[in-house]
Amino acid sequence: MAGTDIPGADEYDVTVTIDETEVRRLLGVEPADVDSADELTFAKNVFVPLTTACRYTCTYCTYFDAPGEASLLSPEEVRDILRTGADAGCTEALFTFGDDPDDRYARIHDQLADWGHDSIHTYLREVCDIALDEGLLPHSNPGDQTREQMEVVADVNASMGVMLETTADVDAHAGPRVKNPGQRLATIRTAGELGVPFTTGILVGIGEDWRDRAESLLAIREMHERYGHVQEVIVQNVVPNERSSYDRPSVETMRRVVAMARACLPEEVSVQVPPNLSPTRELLDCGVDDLGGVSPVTDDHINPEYEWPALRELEDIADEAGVPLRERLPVYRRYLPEEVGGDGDDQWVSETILDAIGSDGAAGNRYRSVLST
Ligand SMILES: O=c1nc2n(C[C@H](O)[C@H](O)[C@H](O)CO)c3cc(O)ccc3cc-2c(=O)[nH]1
Ligand SMILES: C[C@H]1O[C@@H](n2cnc3c(N)ncnc32)[C@H](O)[C@@H]1O
Ligand code: MET
Ligand code: SF4
Repeated sequence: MAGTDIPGADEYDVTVTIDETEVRRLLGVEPADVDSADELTFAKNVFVPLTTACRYTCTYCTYFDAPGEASLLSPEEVRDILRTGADAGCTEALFTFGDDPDDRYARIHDQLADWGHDSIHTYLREVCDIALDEGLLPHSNPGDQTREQMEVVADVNASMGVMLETTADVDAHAGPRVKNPGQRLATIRTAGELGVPFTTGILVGIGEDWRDRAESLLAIREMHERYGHVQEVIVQNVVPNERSSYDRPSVETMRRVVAMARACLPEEVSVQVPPNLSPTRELLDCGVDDLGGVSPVTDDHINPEYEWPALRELEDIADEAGVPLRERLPVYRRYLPEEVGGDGDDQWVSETILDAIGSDGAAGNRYRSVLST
């Protein structure tokens, strides 16, 4: 079957060839069919919600605010948050915020103009520089990006991300301004073309069916086969919040989807579940090997009702699974050269990021000590 079945694929000129035999194989995968990981990794991050303005209105999301309510964190506010994170030993500055926030929100546009910017991306570049200056490696997920937008920020990020969510046409993305699977795949493809180490994933329980899950994972795999840039795939279960009442997928469902992800993706691509949202302990034997970014200092601003577990709890989780817990950077080792402690061959990250990791002083020492464990 051709990828033209994916909504928006034609419009964004994305070709994904979904192999029917592979779909069927994945639909038959059981947790017992996959191996458990031999370690569990996580990153320590500080979450910087640059703005709650967003061009979309996903029905599962409690993050976005209406025009009029949303504003932009100032460079000073951003620096304060980052400093708290650096002081707490974080290595990652997570910039995740509404998709194209300057699109419909006059106030965001005005704030950007006041600070000398004509787009959110040039502002994002400025705050990524602040993060590097404060001793943190940026990982930005600004939602969908054009090639021009991503080019503005690629060299000041250690890695970037966007959730595919799903290749299906679901009601959760219905309405006048919606996420479009073709556009999201185009964003993932752009990252590959630009050589940006990338995080993506699927959101489970938003109206997609089993076949959609298999197709979504296969589409991600195809992008990775083409470019080699997918470092991890998040298998995230939807959670209810004050705005929406989506049912959490059952533990049994999550066990099967995680196993399906593991059986679909090549070994080097990590399978991540968020420990604040998922029934993590019950997923560990289904191939999970990463717990994502966990923050000792900030909330998960996207799902603020769900607190981050403490480091102690992550250790318990790993103990229970009988595997070591290892801290990692926001960029995986295989994308970093040996000279800074990675095990990669090709040049993936920019000189700016390499210089930060290789630098003298507290931040560089901290990055290299994380890399060497
Ligand atoms: O705290 C969160 N971190 C989220 N992260 C952060 C992620 O756990 C880490 O930043 C990466 O593992 C890199 O270390 C995302 C990153 C992406 O690139 C794409 C999606 C997400 C989703 C979340 C999320 O919902 N909450
Ligand atoms: C950053 C990511 O957070 C996820 N996201 C947004 N809202 C929810 C929710 N209610 N439950 C779980 N994940 C959610 C989306 O997958 C988005 O891409
Ligand atoms: N708005 C972006 C997206 O949905 C970033 C994460 S959600 C706050 O992809
Ligand atoms: S999930 Fe992201 S894109 Fe969707 S409404 Fe929330 S902030 Fe916007």
